[in-house]
Amino acid sequence: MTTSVPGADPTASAPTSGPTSVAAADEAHAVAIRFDSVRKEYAGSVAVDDLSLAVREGELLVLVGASGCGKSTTLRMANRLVEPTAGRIVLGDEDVTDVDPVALRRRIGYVIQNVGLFPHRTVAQNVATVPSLLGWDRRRTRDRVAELLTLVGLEPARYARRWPHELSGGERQRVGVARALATDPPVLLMDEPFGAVDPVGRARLQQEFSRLQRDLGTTVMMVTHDIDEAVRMADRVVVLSRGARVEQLASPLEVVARPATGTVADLVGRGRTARLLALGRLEPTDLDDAPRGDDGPGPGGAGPTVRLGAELGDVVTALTAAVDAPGGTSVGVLDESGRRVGTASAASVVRALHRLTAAGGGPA
Ligand SMILES: Nc1ncnc2c1ncn2[C@@H]1O[C@H](COP(=O)(O)OP(=O)(O)OP(=O)(O)O)[C@@H](O)[C@H]1O
Repeated sequence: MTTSVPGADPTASAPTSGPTSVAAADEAHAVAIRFDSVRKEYAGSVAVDDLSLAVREGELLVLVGASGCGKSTTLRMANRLVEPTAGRIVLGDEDVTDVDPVALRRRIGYVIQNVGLFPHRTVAQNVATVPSLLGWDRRRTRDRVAELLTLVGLEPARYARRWPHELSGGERQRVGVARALATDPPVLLMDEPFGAVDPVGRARLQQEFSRLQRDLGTTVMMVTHDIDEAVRMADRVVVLSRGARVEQLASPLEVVARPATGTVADLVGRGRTARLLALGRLEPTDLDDAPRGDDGPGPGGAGPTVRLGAELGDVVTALTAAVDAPGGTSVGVLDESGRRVGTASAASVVRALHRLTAAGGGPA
């Protein structure tokens, strides 16, 4: 049984529903990890109540929620750093409780805040941790280490022989990611991976990591308490409340545009419009008018232009630039082939925001 909640995803049990048959609900996507009615109690207190969740193969799924809501516990149950009190966690087609925990952790990468690099091992030795445990020969290990350091943006010749204390926080975090990817694990768990990095370095790491993840096709389950980080990086966001209760599981745009519950609305709350401008895109129905010759903004006309599908934030920037140009309350809009298809004004942006936030409207 699944109760219909605006913006809810069928791969999670909705807040008002009972346990959902997750396997049946996510037929369209291959599932990498599945939590089936999972519960974790600590000495009588419930950290995770009854979690059902399917992480799709190749996606970057971000768990976000208030402190203490059970995010880390959920993550740590996937690699058996924490054992569930009840329920099942299935990796591929194996129940994780049937897999030896040490073997399991070699199959699942794990990155935490402050990384936990071994201080008395060089960068190269840190990255080579699991390959060494697996008995890879020296040449294979050395080649892989060089490949991984390059992948995370650390030139091997400069970094391989350094010690962890000779690195910046961001560089250490990159080594942590390289170490976790060493054996190309199908699944990577990340707990506040960029939490200790300064805001500028953090934004760059987020961007680079998202690109890396897409290129490698690794399934990633990541925990953060930062909603901006969540919506910037995720393919899908899971908003959790106390007891790891799923408030909403949906695309970043969906979560920001149409919060399913009050808890999600509170989390998205301040700065929601800015987030919508970053995530929403200009569509034909937002435009002011149909094509009207070469007299208006656009090629052959005065003033800046934007493309259909542009980020709404970029439309606002173009409108701001147009203010002082002749007839400057709108900008020309071009399609993919550069043909002008109409104009956009501030009213277009407002229309787009209405479209995105209207119940049931807009792209998911
Ligand atoms: N080892 C433990 N023993 C007892 N209680 C624990 C233990 N680990 C976590 N808890 C409790 O379980 C609940 C969930 O903790 P968890 O660390 O999973 O939350 P979180 O959402 O990751 O929080 P944060 O964002 O602050 O890291 C909290 O109430 C916490 O106090």
